[in-house]
Amino acid sequence: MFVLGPNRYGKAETRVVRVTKHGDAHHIKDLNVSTSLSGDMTEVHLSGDNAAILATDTQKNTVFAFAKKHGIGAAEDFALLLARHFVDSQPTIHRARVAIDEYGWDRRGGHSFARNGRETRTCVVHYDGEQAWVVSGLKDLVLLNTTNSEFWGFVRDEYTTLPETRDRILATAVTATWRHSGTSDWDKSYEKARQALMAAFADTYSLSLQQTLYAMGSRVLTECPEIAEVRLELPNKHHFLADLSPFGLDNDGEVFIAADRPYGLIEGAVLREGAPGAGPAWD
Ligand SMILES: O=c1[nH]c(=O)c2[nH]c(=O)[nH]c2[nH]1
Repeated sequence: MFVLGPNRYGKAETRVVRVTKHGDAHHIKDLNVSTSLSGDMTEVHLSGDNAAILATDTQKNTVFAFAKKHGIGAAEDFALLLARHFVDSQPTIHRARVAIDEYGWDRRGGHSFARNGRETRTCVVHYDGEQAWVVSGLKDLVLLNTTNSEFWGFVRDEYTTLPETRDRILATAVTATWRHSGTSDWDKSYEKARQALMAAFADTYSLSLQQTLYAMGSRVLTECPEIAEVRLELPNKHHFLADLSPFGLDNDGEVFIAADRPYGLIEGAVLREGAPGAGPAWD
């Protein structure tokens, strides 16, 4: 005998671009929306009875229809709107997860835009018919310090070759997610958290990327009382000193090889003491 385990289904990566036109002044929102629903899906899997299914095609259509009907403000608000709609309108759907990546555009004129080179803003919303959980974040925020980074005092066993260093480049591409303890001004909260991450990276005299990670997470919690927990994934984008001695040249920390892979991957969470439980926020 077998039993059906946890399952969910939805439409991944619906790319929706919403243009709002106020005369000649146009505004643009560019999202990648993934919806995922779960509920009474036992018969669907066991007997092929599809009566409980809100088709993934319908989920995709809803994204476009809501973009027209309601407009798009903060990604978190659009995600909450969709999640509540799917659960509240369908008796067979009990839980919704809506994840959104947002790409930024810089204005070049009234109706002209250039895709900006900034990080991607992210959010994931869960709704179970009663409560909503909101996780916001960013990915591909590339940061680099040319000094104020050391790495020494680590274990040396028979396989260790890494020399200790008192001065190195520290570089990473930040993936950060943060869990809100309630509703918020999502745009304001995002800018504060983003600034906190960058400021802590720049200000921390680093003895390891792990220490920098904790400083970054702590700074977000200090600056943003509405945030309960921060999770960080920090690839250590190694920069190795190039050996220029074959050319009779010295290299006192001026020319580096930017290595691609492998890379160190430092991951960790920083939580506010006594923060409310995460529920399904991270699922
Ligand atoms: O900041 C670092 N943390 C590590 O754990 C580590 N390991 C390594 O090889 N280099 C580094 N750098």
